[in-house]
Amino acid sequence: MGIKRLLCISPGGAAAVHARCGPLRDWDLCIVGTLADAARALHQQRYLAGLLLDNGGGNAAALDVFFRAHWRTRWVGVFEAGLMDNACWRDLASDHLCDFHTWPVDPVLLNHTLGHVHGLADLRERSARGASADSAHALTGDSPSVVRLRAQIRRIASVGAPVLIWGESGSGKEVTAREIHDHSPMAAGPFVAINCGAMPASLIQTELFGHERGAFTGAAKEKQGLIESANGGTIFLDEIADLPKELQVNLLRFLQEKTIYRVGGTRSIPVDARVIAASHVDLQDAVAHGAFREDLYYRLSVIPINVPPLRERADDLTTLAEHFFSQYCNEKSPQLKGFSNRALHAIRSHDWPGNVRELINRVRRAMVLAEGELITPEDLGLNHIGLGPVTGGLDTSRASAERNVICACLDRTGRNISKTARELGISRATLYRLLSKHSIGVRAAG
Ligand SMILES: Nc1ncnc2c1ncn2[C@@H]1O[C@H](COP(=O)(O)OP(=O)(O)OP(=O)(O)O)[C@@H](O)[C@H]1O
Repeated sequence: MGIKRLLCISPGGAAAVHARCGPLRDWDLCIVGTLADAARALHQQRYLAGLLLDNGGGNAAALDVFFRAHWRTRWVGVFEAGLMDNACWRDLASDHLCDFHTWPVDPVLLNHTLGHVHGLADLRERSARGASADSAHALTGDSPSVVRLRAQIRRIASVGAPVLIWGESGSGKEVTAREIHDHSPMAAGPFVAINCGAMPASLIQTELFGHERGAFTGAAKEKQGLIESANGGTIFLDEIADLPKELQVNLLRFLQEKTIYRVGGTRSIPVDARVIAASHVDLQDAVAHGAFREDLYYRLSVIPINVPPLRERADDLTTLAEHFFSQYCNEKSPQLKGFSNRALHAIRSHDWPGNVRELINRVRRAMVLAEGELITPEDLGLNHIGLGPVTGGLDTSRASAERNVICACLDRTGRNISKTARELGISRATLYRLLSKHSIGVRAAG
């Protein structure tokens, strides 16, 4: 295992770390005494995990600001036991920490927690970045169904048989096909994706199979078709149910004989390409209704794969949202740091009928629209979510609406008290009273 770097914020310096936490031998430690030094260290070096040792003199508001700015690092805290009786510190811990211990700390348990947090952070980061240069196309996620899907992909990648991928629109069928290609012996060859539904019927035959010179008026030159251009690689036929029936027979011939005929041609051209087809409609239904050839269906579905809809991968939502946040970070304003807890809650509560594509669109839109430091449910267009059924009468609903409006405004203003009070049209004193009433933690000065 490589070096595990740990940033340790200890107001008592290195001596306090060694005296109170025991040996942290597994770690390449950087010990700093103040949040300003910690920020400098994080500016120079990426730390997956951080440890905050609070000796009772910490400022929750300053820590809140610091953690918001450095949310990519996963934090563990050690506090005085009584601190969690205070709502501000409870909010701070639940908003920003992966785990916390109380003094006196058990060094074995602390090492165990740090190892766990670092390991998970490493996994998340690798998964979020796709762990490779082609992360933009990688199948991100670690929910049980995606782990299963990935294992299935690895198993079938080495077999040359046709694959039929079924899944709702935007769920990741093309990403799955690419992963199969990338792990197959044909990985060095081309991956040619064709959307059968997007091509005009009049063009689809020449696009797929090419044509010889003089095949029809205007065919001044011979043209290689897309299937031919996939020679040595993989051909991905998306929305296969939309392939006109008269062309289904040509595709069947290609699958059986591994050769094609260009339009207007008489010579058979050998093409060595793996075929992966995908559909969001049930092809067996299409067969039953006579819209799809049964023999072609059986040829294509030698290995069937199912890509689960996003709503069945709840565990992936946060990972995917953060993955797309990183992927499109050049489109955001510099002050935007990530997602508010309310936004993550809204993401987890939405049904995602448009699947991953909808998530990408909402995250990108939010990154452009967000005015504060954190993305809000409003930025995502998911502000209707989380209100839930009215359960506690008018007073409870009013209080909950009041809390939601204040939280949204705090997110927008980067938790700045003066700005928030101004936007809400109330005095700072009233805002402080409401913050305390709703147990909302923020920095004290603004
Ligand atoms: N697990 C995933 N990790 C990262 N990105 C993903 C994942 N699943 C889907 N995407 C992204 O979501 C978008 C839609 O995915 P994809 O095109 O593979 O869906 P599809 O099921 O083929 O959609 P359609 O049925 O509309 O053709 C793409 O931008 C893709 O990169």
